[in-house]
Amino acid sequence: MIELESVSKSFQDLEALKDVSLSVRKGSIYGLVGSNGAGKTTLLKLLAGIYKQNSGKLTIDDQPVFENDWIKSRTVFIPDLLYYFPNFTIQDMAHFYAHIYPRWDQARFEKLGGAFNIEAKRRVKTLSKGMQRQVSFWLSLALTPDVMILDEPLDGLDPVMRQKVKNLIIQDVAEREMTVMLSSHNLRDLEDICDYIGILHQGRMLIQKDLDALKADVHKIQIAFSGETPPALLQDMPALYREKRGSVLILIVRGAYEEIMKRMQSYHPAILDVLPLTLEEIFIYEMGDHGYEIKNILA
Ligand SMILES: Nc1ncnc2c1ncn2[C@@H]1O[C@H](COP(=O)(O)OP(=O)(O)OP(=O)(O)O)[C@@H](O)[C@H]1O
Repeated sequence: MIELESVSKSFQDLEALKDVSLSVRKGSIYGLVGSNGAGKTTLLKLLAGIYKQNSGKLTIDDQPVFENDWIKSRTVFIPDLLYYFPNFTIQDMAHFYAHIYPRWDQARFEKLGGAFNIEAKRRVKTLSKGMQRQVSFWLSLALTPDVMILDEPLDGLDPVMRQKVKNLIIQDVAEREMTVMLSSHNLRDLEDICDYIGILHQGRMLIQKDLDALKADVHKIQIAFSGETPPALLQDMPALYREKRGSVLILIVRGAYEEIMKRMQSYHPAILDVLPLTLEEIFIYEMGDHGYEIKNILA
């Protein structure tokens, strides 16, 4: 379990993180989204024990993170800029990690080789950017971490490999209850793997949501009547967003599906459709509700 309570971090007079609180349940995936300079890397480096917060509390499994060897032995951080030793082959890196990490699993490393399809005797620095990122996952997953902290993890991977890496992460989350915190600029990348999403903006957490609850809770409704739209409907159904396209009224509303359908049908519409919302749409409406334009924040 990852917990942050009112965490702030400054660099000289620049406040990179301001009063951020969040918690990530064991065995779940938290996606951190935000524009350049929002504070994502700073937050991830705090979690990796690279930086120390100026104030607030930051724990993994109830233990303070900074300079904690026990947490370090169970945590993997893949930064956005990868570092490998000059001239080291993948095999050399594997030997290096096997000596440092008590949880290195050689059999797992060899098995994972099949998923990545890169020869272990190749020198890492001679591999392409995307291949080097694949190697970072190959080595990291062989460490059988309890916690994975990933900064822009899918950057540089081709679409097939993106999916493969997502699947490998999900498998470890499901089978071993690994906890993952990752960052991205792209909500769509996170949509199919995250349990929670948090949006950071200028060092502050603007909004965080449990995705299952969110998806179950927000609906897009298309409704049309043979005559006028009953005025009572609009009062009855407070909408996050409302638009009229010809005779069709589009409403984004919060609430349980059955309840919404029941209330809508009581007005006897000629057409009634409930459409699925993408994560991006949900956040556009949610953030609009908070007075923010998402395109200004995730641009
Ligand atoms: N070591 C540092 N020294 C001084 N300022 C820093 C340092 N690291 C980060 N910052 C500043 O803190 C702020 C947040 O940076 P951070 O790297 O956390 O953002 P980010 O959300 O990861 O951005 P990006 O999407 O561009 O990677 C920025 O203004 C950045 O310049």
